[in-house]
Parts: sequence; structure tokens; C-alpha cells
Amino acid sequence: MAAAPLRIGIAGLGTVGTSVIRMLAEKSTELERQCGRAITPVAVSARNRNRDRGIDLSGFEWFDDPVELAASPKIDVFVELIGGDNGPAFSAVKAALEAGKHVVTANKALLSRHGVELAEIAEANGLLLNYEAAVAGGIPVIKTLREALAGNTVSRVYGILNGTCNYILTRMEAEGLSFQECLREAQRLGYAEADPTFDIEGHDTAHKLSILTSLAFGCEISADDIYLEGISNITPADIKAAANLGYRIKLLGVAQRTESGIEQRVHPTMVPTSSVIAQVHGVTNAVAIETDMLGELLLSGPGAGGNATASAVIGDLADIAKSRPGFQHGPVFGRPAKELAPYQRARMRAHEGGYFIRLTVHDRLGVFASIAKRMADNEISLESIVQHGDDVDLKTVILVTHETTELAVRNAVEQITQDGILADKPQVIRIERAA
Ligand SMILES: NC(=O)C1=CN([C@@H]2O[C@H](COP(=O)(O)OP(=O)(O)OC[C@H]3O[C@@H](n4cnc5c(N)ncnc54)[C@H](O)[C@@H]3O)[C@@H](O)[C@H]2O)C=CC1
Ligand SMILES: N[C@@H](CC=O)C(=O)O
Ligand code: NA
Repeated sequence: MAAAPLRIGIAGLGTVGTSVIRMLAEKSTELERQCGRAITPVAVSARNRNRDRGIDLSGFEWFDDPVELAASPKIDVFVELIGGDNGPAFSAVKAALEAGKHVVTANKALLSRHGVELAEIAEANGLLLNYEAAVAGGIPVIKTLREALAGNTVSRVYGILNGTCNYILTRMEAEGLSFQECLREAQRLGYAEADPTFDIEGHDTAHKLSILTSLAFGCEISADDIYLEGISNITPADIKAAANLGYRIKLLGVAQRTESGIEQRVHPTMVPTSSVIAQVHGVTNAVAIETDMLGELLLSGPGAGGNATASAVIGDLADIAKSRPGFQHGPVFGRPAKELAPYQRARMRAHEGGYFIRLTVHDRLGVFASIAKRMADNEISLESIVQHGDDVDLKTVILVTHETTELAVRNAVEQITQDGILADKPQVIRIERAA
């Protein structure tokens, strides 16, 4: 006798929700063959019942309230595709787990804030809380860290985790388009968050990084302990200067074990143009994982967009469809939520690396020498210092440092600012030579 279909309720019918419904219909035969049972959407919830989404919703029961859908006896699995770290997404996921439903979510903001609490409920009730779509879209990085790398000791995990930012930086560099133009296009293509500030100011990357950190290092999720800088201050002049020096600018999320704790940082980063990560273009994401047994593993693929994200959601649903009642599921974040170690933060000031510093200065005698002196005072060794500009009053000075500390660079830039020689805000971009 064929197993009963897995009945799913989907809340959120935007870019991802509509793609999931479309793909489940298109792939239903193949999925049933693979899972031994059908995966059948039976009910949906969204804000606007009458909006034309290009899909037929007539066969599904409609719920105005996603929390009511989450707890409905008519579903086995609740799929949360609303977004947001609080509000209806949180209430609905919690209600689903408390009502004994498995959950699939693409919501990294939610997991970053409430992941451990929700994992405790899921684990106490023997339920699956699956979230492959939440980090790096279609790339199976959650499964890789949680399952395939069991036993490995991770020393560093880093990558390009936001499709919108990588799309913007790629098109600005390749086609000379404006930041705003590229952002609008990323929104049109369904890559950006409902509030794109989350993308361009780095919050989305931080949410994803915090989840990877927990999986990689077995610690609690701590999104508030991430050094954060977005890409909104990156100018065409920075992109051009980087290219002239043999670098490309990417928004990276980096988590690494250091002597004083775990360093988590998100910021625009200059990577060598010849590096693999520099070849990751457009909406593509990449995640590098360094471990004792494996060396470096690099995963890359589509990080945003309806179909790529639906692929991860459907993979999670298939895992639930294949699981059997009574089977003890693995922990949500790789080890039981109650046993995750407290997060121990490494100080950003102790971070060591190379730095690109762009200064706009008044063209006065001695300016160049005074900048070089401030660098020397802070024991910063320079790889290069170059002055550009045809303007009679203003010049651009570009410095590239050898490995130094964040503290030394902050002190030097602060002193240069106090010297009163700058005509504009200084620009500092970290360099990751080993990316
Ligand atoms: N768009 C993408 O490429 C990716 C998105 N995600 C995540 O997937 C989730 C959904 O993203 P998108 O589909 O892009 O968002 P969207 O903004 O296109 O769709 C959100 C949907 O949620 C519905 N909604 C909002 N408030 C609601 C409420 N109170 N009750 C019921 N429905 C409500 C809206 O009506 C809309 O249908 C978010 O958590 C996002 O971060 C994850 C990976 C990629
Ligand atoms: N807004 C996000 C969507 C996927 O997580 C991105 O651009 O990467
Ligand atoms: Na993923």
C-alpha cells in the first residue's frame, strides 16, 4: 500500500513561496518516486488573497492567519516563507513545532535570533526543523557542515553569502552601472530582501554567517557579536583602485577560530583577482570551509532567486517525506541545542590582515610625508603608497599595508584625521590575501 502523502502548509507566497508551489507541481512524479510518498501542498497563507501570482491557488485551503495554518490538524509540515525575525514568522514556526509539525524555513533572520530556542522545541518533540534555503540559497551547505563533515574540526568558514551584494558589485565593476541601478535590478529579479537595507548593510550576510558559525564550531548562535560593514559606502573609485592593484571587492562573511575566541566579521573585502573567490560573479554565492581532515572545501552555486531557493526547500521537504515516525532525528545545529557551547567572541581590534586605505587630501607640502610617518608610528609596514590626481587642490593617496592589526590601522587613520589634512572621509577596506 502506498504511504500517505505528506501534507504541507505554506505561509508566504512571494518569490520563494510561489516557486516552491510551482516546482512541487512540476516535480511531483519524480519526488513521489524518490520519497516513496507524495509531497502535497494542501493549504496556504499570505497577506493578500487576491493578488495575481501566476499560480493556481484554487486547490488549497486559504488561511488569513499563518499561526492558525501552522497548528492546523490538516497539515504534517509547516513551510515558513514569510521572512522577518519576529512577528508572524516566529509565532507561526513556534506554534507549528508545539503542535507537533515538522518545519521547513528559508528565514535566516528568524534562525539567527531564535534558532536555538526553536531547535530546543523541535528536539524535545522529535521533530525536524530544516533550513537549507536559509544560507547560500541552493548550495547544500547546511547538510555539508552538519552531516558530511561529521568528525572534522573546522578552523575557518568564509564566503560570499549574499546574492544581491555580489550581483551589485559584479555589475558595477563589469558594466560601470550605478549602485542604485544594480540594486533595483536585483530587487526586480527577486534576489533582495523585502527591506534591501538588510542586504546592502550586511545584516543578511551576518544572519547567515551566525548560523554557519554555530554549525562549524558547535556554539550558540550570536548574530549580535559580528563585526559588520555593508557595501553602501563602496564607490566606483574603490572598485577601480582595487582592480589597478590586482584585487576585486567582495562582501565576505568570515568566521574563524583564534586564540582568544571565534572571530566573526562581515565587510567588503579585497581579494586577489586571480583567487577562486574573485571569480564568483553575480547572484552566485560561494562558501569555503577549512578543516583538519579535508583542507579546504569550496562550494559555489546560486545564492538567491525563486528556483534556486525552492530547490533547497524541496530538498528539506524530501528529507521529511523519507523520515519515519519514531525515528530519532539528528540535532538541528549538529549537536543538541542544549549542549551548544556559549559563544566566545574574539576582539575585532586584534584582527590581523592587509589593508587598503584611500585618503583624499589637501595638496599641501609635507602631507605625503606626514601620512607615511603616522603609519610608521603605528608600526604599519607598507606594501605601497601612491598619490594620484590632477586637481590643483586635492589629491588621492592610496596605501596598501602588509599584515598588520586592526587596532594599528584604526589608530593611524584616527591620527591622520586629527592632523587636519583630509578633505573627505577616509576609506578603509580589508584585504584577504589567502582567500
Ligand atoms: N528571495 C530569495 O532569493 C531568498 C529568500 N529567502 C528567504 O525566504 C523568505 C521569503 O522571501 P521572499 O519570497 O523573497 O519574500 P517576499 O517578500 O517575496 O514574500 C513574502 C511573502 O510573505 C507574505 N507575508 C508577509 N506577512 C505575512 C503575514 N503576516 N501572514 C502571511 N503571509 C505574510 C507576503 O504576503 C509574501 O507573500 C524570507 O525569509 C527570505 O529571507 C531565502 C533565500 C533566498
Ligand atoms: N536577499 C538574499 C536572498 C537569499 O538569501 C540574497 O540576496 O542573498
Ligand atoms: Na543552502
